[in-house]
Parts: sequence; C-alpha cells; structure tokens
Amino acid sequence: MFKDSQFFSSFSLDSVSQLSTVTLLLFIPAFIFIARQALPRLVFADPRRLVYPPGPKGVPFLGNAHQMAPSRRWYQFADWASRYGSVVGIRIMRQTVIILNKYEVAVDLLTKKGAIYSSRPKQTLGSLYGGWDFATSQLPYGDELVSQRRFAYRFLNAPEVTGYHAFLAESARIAVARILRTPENFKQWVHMSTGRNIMMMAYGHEVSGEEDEWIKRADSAVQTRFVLGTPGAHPIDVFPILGKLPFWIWGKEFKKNIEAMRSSAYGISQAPYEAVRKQMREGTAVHSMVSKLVEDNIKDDGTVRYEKEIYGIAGTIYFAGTDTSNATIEAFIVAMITHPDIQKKAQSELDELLRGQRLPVLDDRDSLPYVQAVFKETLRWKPVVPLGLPHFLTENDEYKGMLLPARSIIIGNTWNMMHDEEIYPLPLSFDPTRFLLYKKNKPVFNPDILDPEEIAFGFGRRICPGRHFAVSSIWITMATLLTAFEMSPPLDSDGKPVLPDLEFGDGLASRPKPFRCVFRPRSDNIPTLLSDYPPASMARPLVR
Ligand code: HEM
Repeated sequence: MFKDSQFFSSFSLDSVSQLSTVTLLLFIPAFIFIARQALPRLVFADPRRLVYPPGPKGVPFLGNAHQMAPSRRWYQFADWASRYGSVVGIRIMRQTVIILNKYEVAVDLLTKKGAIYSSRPKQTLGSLYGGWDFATSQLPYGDELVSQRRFAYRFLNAPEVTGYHAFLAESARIAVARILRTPENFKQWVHMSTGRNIMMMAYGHEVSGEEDEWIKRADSAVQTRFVLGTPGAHPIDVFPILGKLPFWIWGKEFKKNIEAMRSSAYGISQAPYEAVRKQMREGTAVHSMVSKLVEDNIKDDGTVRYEKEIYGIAGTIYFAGTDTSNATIEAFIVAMITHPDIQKKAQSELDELLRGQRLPVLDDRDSLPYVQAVFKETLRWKPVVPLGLPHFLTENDEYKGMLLPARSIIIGNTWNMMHDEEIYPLPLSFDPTRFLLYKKNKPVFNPDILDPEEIAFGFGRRICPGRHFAVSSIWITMATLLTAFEMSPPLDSDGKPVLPDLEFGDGLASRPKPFRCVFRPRSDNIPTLLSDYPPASMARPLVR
C-alpha cells in the first residue's frame, strides 16, 4: 500500500506513457476518484480560476466527516464562519456541503437564485423505505412540491390568516385558562393549543382535550419518524445503494422500525385525510384545507386529483408547525423568567392598553411595539430551527469568485445570522429594545434593524409557508400569557430561584430542556376574564 505522498511522488507523465491502454483505462478513473477525494480544492478548480469555498482542511475519503461536532452544530459552524467567512465549504465523504453564514449571502443565493437552490437533499431511508415521501419539507423541487406549496399558500397567506385571528386568540385563551387551573402542565396546554389550531385549519377537527385521538396519532407518528435517528444521517441516506442490501444487515429491529415508520407515515397523512373524506360523504365535515381541496379536485368518478399532494401538505403542516411553535413559546417563557424587568415592561404596555378589562387580540399588535419587540427578540435569541432546513443546489453556480458545485447541500446558518454582531450588537443578550427607537419617550419600531422574521422562516422558494400562521398564533399566546401571569422561576428549599438552562436542546427544532415555571395570576380579574374558556361551543376558522 502506498501512503498518499508516495503515491503522488511515484506518479509522473513519463510513467503514464509506459502503461498499457488497459492499465490506463483502469488506472485513470481510479486516480481521478482518489484525487477528487484528496485534492478537490486544487485539482478541480474551475478553469476560470474559481475556487471552492474555504473551509476546514479535511482528510482523504472522509473529508470533514470526522470533524463534525456530535451535537449543536450551529456553534461549530459559527466558529468556522469566524475563521473562513460568510460562505464555508466542507465535504462529508463525497458530499459537498456549503454553509451560508450571512443574511445577505442567503438572500443572494437561496432567494435571488431560487431556480437552482430550491431542491432538497434526498432522504432515501425515510422517503423511499419509510413512506414519508408525502412530506413537503422533503420533496425535491418539482411539480409535486409546487402543487403542495400552492395548496398551502391558498390557506396560509397573510390575508387568509387574518380570518383565523379570532380562532387563534380563542386557542391562546383556552391554553392560558388551563394553565391557570393546572400550571404544572403548561407545556401540554401550549401543545394542545398549537395542535388545535393546525388540526382545525387542516382537517376541521376540533381537538377535544388531552386524550384527543387525532393529536395522539399525529404525535406518535412524529416520534416514530425519528426511530432510526436524525433524517438524512443513516448510512442508507449517505449511500442509497446500501438500501438494496437485505434489511437484516442493519440489525433485527431495523425491519420492525421501517414498518413502524411506514405506518406512522400513514397515520399522519392518509388516515386523517380518509377520515375527512368519510365525514364529507356523511355530510358532517367542517370546512377545512382538506375538505376544500377535495371539493375542488374531485372527479365525476369520485377519485380526487392531486390526492397525494393534498394529504401530503395537510400532514406536513402538523409536524412542521406544532413543534416549532411550541418550542418558540417555551423559549419565550424561559426569556421571561430569566429577564423579569423585560417581562414587567411588556406587561405595563399591555396594562396601559387593556386596563385590566379585557384580554389582548391580534388587532392590538400595532399598539404594542414593546410586546412585538419581545416576540422578535425571542425568534432571534434562540432560533428554534438553528440551521434551517437544508437546500440542494441543482446546477454549478459561481458566487464572488467561488465555485459552488451542483449537487451540494446548502445550509443557511440561521443561528449565525441571528447572532451577527454587525446587525445585532451583543447578540447573546435578550434585549427587545434593539428593535425600537424612542420618540417622545414612546417606543416605535426601528426600520433599520433587520427583522428576525426574515431569517427564522428560511428563504426563497422553500420559505416556510406557515409563517403568517405561526407568527399570529405565537404572538397571541405570548401576549395572553403576559396579560394573565407573572411568570417566575420556582424556588428551591433554600429559597433560591431554580433557573432554566439557557443551553437549549439539539435536533431539527431546538427547544428548552425541561424546566419549571410559576404562573401567578396578575390580578383578581384574570380568573373572571378566563372563566368562559374553553367555551361550550368552539369557534371555527373561516376556511373559505
Ligand atoms: C416558529 C414557528 C416556525 C418556524 C421557526 C418555522 C421555520 C421553518 C423553516 C426554517 C423552514 C425551512 C425553510 C427553507 O427551507 O428555507 C420551514 C418549512 C416549512 N414550514 Fe415552517 N416554521 C414554523 C412554523 C410553521 C407552521 C405553523 C407551519 C404550518 C402551519 C409550517 C409549515 C412549514 C412547511 C409545510 C414547510 C416545508 C416547506 C418546503 O419544504 O417547501 N411551519 N419552516
């Protein structure tokens, strides 16, 4: 065996000329393969002298795989950004990965060149074998994705979401009323509330409570989705050819887990869709995204055009929308209990407007700039999707003298963009005033500071289609919590506050680690204001 250096020093053009044609035919491809692994930045630079994006030096074959941090990679990527710049290139075996660390770069590439930056890396295991090929977030760019996004847009665009405001406010009040009664279950009540919003919009299903079968089925499907680890990380995802091997190779649980994934895929997509179709036949369906799309696409023979796209987008919005929204609301509670002065300021702004006589509504947003700023700072401080979702580049591209090769995975480093010191000084501090100017002592929005909503929901043709829905539902939950409760840390046996860990968890959606919070009603009037919730007959979103 040659060591790398011996191999290259023993190789010369003279020796090539002495080789037989057959040897050459075998030798040249082998050389190209090894050289590609070892020297991609030097040997394969574009003739116009474009270079690959800079990044940490890798090793042959593995590339940078062995250097990848086991968790919370956004910190590692931020460190690389400080060393190598706004575009960093790494290689995981044969796969090029390009990390975009600045907002302007993400806009230049993912948004402005959306035609070639909008696909997704393949997830062979989940999509092909596990049955999750319906999921919008995994689809490559193409007709199926475009139809799903068109359907999502129809029900989730900004004016449409305004029509849901009354329902979203009602869900927030139900959650807060439940927290008043059993505060220790606050996370569950928040989850029931975000789950209720999506179930009603997507399927016209009213969530009955903790034991709601639709929520249980969807939550267990989401959990089962991860039974074989982080999507994209399994060897079959890295080398799809391995999927052709018999499943027993991966251990005796593997086949069972794949089957569980398949049945969970059905449980979160086709099962609720079939239930709505049955209700439609029986005349009991409540207007929803699914019922409307079926009505529009049903053919004379009873079959439905775009059936997979319809159950695909409806199933996706549950798992894409609930965890992310819950994690943001939990991050907000953590921010409030660790920053009591900011909490008080937000409450006094609410008190001045509401005078203790009513609960907030979404139309109050413009009159509450400080509360708005708390919301935006929550999105920025602890972005719940810290590395966004990976995009996939479909053609070679060049950017500022760099060659970005086709088939690269492109990561928008949300965490780094949200902690960019040039835009957000002292980025680790939770400081809503960074978004405000004070005119005659009154806060107004500073239009010169980049709105974190422009980053948190991704970019270009893959931007989160649920962002208007998410912003409204999270904002009203935050404002209602602030109106109703003083939120504080519990005390330990020595009377010291037990503060939450500010290091959040790992995963596609990063959320606070388990923590406790004391919810103290802010006035005697709060139980009265919440006494009608949950109401005897619930409101419906106005899905048209
Ligand atoms: C705080 C809450 C949320 C955050 C931070 C968030 C963030 C994101 C991000 C970063 C992406 C990937 C964008 C990209 O690839 O550039 C995404 C995709 C998506 N989100 Fe959200 N999201 C949230 C809530 C929601 C809600 C409430 C819904 C539905 C009602 C939703 C539905 C989706 C869907 C369907 C996709 C896949 C889009 C695609 O692949 O084309 N999200 N979201």
